Amino acid sequence: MSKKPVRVAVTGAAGQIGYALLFRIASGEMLGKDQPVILQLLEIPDEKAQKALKGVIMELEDCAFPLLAGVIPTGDPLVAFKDADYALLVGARPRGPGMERADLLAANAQIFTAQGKALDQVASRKVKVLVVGNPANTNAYIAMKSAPSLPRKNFTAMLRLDHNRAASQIAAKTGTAVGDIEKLTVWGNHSPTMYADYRFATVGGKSVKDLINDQVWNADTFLPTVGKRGAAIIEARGLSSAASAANAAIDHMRDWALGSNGKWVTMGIPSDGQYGIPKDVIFGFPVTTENGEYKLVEGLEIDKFSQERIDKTLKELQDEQAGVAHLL
Ligand SMILES: NC(=O)C1=CN([C@@H]2O[C@H](COP(=O)(O)OP(=O)(O)OC[C@H]3O[C@@H](n4cnc5c(N)ncnc54)[C@H](O)[C@@H]3O)[C@@H](O)[C@H]2O)C=CC1
Ligand SMILES: O=C([O-])CC(=O)C(=O)O
Repeated sequence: MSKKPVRVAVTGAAGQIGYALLFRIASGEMLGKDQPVILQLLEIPDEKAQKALKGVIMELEDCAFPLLAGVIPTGDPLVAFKDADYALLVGARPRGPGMERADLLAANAQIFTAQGKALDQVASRKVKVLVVGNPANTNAYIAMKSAPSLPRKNFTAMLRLDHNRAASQIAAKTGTAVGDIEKLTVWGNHSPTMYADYRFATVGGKSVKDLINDQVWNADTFLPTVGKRGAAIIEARGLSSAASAANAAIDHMRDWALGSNGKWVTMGIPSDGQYGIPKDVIFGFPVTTENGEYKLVEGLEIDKFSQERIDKTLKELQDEQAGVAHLL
């Protein structure tokens, strides 16, 4: 017997990430090839955005996806999040050349307060929320704080693009296949302060750190390349990453929903105090996922270099939190 459809809310559905994301969700790449979905698509209640959304829906219809059990376009968060099982909060203003993601804080904080409240009111109590819109960690924090009746653990931010970028750089450096890299993680904020950490990583069972054996490359090439990749893409494309961001969102949600089979993945999750990160800070951590739950990988040794990096990205997150405290 076929499964009951689940409700997937996507905000910013007519934007560039939305365009790279919806078709993959509807084809079953996110929740499985046997899981029907109802897409609940939020765009700003503006004529141009709603018209663009209609166009995207026409294309969804023209794909004749067997798993697409319904599409609900709306300009109202209370409609978009009604009984939502999954919510991908993509809609926000993206940055342009010369801006840092933190510059978007004020512009986007109000969106995530309103959407957190709407999720609180109408979403499934089990809703899995992924915040993609930047600054993603702090926006997830705002949404979580605005939704006090939902479990904190339901709110996550996207660090998976950073994780995937790091894996790709390591595969190129070591001449190995990206799919063979395991136990990689990215600590902290989705910003240039993030700390992509390959000290525990393996490829084909061998230590990545030993294979690379070059701390200067780590500090001076690898970390800046991964940390500034988003800016490099804006510089090259004139627009921020969209297909790779949508791909990372699919990876994040798929692993959360269907399990990572023991593999480490990186998710931005609310801290419970592990690794000295204060409670509630939405921080990139290594996790494994199983049965719809994520579990933090605990007990990893943090050396001096790593601690300095973690302190730096934590400080940035705490400064961002202080900047939005008056809104919460
Ligand atoms: N966490 C990550 O790794 C990444 C995050 N991003 C972020 O994702 C966000 C979206 O990027 P793009 O799709 O490229 O931008 P875009 O500008 O192409 O699309 C954003 C869409 O959101 C809509 N929107 C704005 N406010 C909204 C609201 N309150 N409710 C519903 N929809 C709303 C806009 O009308 C627009 O259609 C940006 O904040 C960007 O910085 C982008 C890449 C990676
Ligand atoms: O850099 C940006 O503004 C978009 C983004 O978050 C990324 O590509 O990592």
